[in-house]
Amino acid sequence: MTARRRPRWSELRPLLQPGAGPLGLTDRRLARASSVEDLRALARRRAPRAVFDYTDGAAGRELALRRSRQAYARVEFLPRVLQDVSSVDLSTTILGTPSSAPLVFAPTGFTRMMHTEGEPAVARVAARTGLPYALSTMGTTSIERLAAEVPKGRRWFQLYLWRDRAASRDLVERARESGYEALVLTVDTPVPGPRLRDARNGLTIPPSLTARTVAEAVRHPAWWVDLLTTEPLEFASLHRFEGTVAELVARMFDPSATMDDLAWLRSAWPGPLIVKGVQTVADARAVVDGGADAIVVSNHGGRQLDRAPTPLEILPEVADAVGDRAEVYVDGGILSGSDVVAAVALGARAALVGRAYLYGLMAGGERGVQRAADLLLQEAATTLALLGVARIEDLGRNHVRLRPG
Ligand SMILES: Cc1cc2nc3c(=O)[nH]c(=O)nc-3n(C[C@H](O)[C@H](O)[C@H](O)COP(=O)(O)O)c2cc1C
Ligand SMILES: CCCCC(=O)C(=O)O
Repeated sequence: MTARRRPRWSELRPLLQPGAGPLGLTDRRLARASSVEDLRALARRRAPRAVFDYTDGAAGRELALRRSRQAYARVEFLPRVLQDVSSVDLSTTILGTPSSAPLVFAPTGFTRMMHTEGEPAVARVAARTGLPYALSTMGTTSIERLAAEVPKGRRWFQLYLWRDRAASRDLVERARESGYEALVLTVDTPVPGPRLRDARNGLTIPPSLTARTVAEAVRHPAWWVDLLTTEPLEFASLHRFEGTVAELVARMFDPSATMDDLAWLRSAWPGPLIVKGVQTVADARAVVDGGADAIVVSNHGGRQLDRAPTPLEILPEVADAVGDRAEVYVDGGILSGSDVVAAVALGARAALVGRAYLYGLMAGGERGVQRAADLLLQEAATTLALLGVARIEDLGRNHVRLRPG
């Protein structure tokens, strides 16, 4: 006779979570979401304020984030008619490898704080959908575990340079051993950006038990049940940490990094190297000279330097300057498939999205991420058809014009 196994808390999660599981409420809500903004509204209801604000928020007065979004509103499409768009093809190549669309899931820190399904859920959706996914140094699933849980698909690893270079070297080595395809070096975070919402909310990693968080628990039971029935947060790279995000960055990240570190990384990493956080033409040239195979024109979703350049606005110049030597990607403020099409028309080989999939994750775990991906891809396909372009590879600057700012 086999001993009766006691159920693990995590197995009870579907029963305890209002919305998920038997009632299928989450599924119905997700299906009714007709845009990423709808997913954001669901996320706001489900997640405690500090977690939602960490995700949704940006630095300072959030001017850079607002401008990054508004830039997409300035893009006007110039459709051609009678072009046979009976079938529309979003497929392209990214780093020379086929991708189902010009879209990448950006690296995001502490993803299991948004929903305990976390990084593996996002990576599974990316693999199923045929898109690359970048695990962050600040991810809450280890390099090895993600590779084991989601062996299929394109996995990239995003590196922050630690003060402790030996530890950074170790991360690079682990990513290589676990079969990660590309390394993404993020260069826009020498010091913590001033995230005012986090300071006001008293956000700590992991969230600590205070009068305020207990009050939030009562108002957001699904999120707390989720958190309490899962394993403790694990870090892609850190073993233990408790404190604010700003403290973590100040303590661990190396503000003295230079182009020499890029040269070091270029020699240490044999695969494709992507530099993320490039914000001027001069830097685009410098990092491509330094060996980058691709760059992400990015202001970190407005989360670092407020008043940073607006990625979509500098994209055409950067693509003109280095596009023949490196792939140029863009991110920041992309919330729809139509935004993705605008980015490609203005010179991006691919667009990265962060919050768009995190809103889905917060709203409903893996199914929410899938809903976000489906929405983005459907919207991109519809936009392309209405533009009279059957293949995204044929999209160009002749299909857009910019309204005055
Ligand atoms: C919650 C959150 C966490 C992030 N963490 C990281 C990170 O660990 N490493 C990194 O390079 N970028 C990080 N980013 C920036 C994203 O990779 C990406 O540049 C940004 O989200 C793009 O803007 P969008 O959210 O408007 O799509 C983070 C963004 C968010 C929203
Ligand atoms: C700043 C380091 C934490 C993760 C991150 O990059 C972000 O919150 O934007």
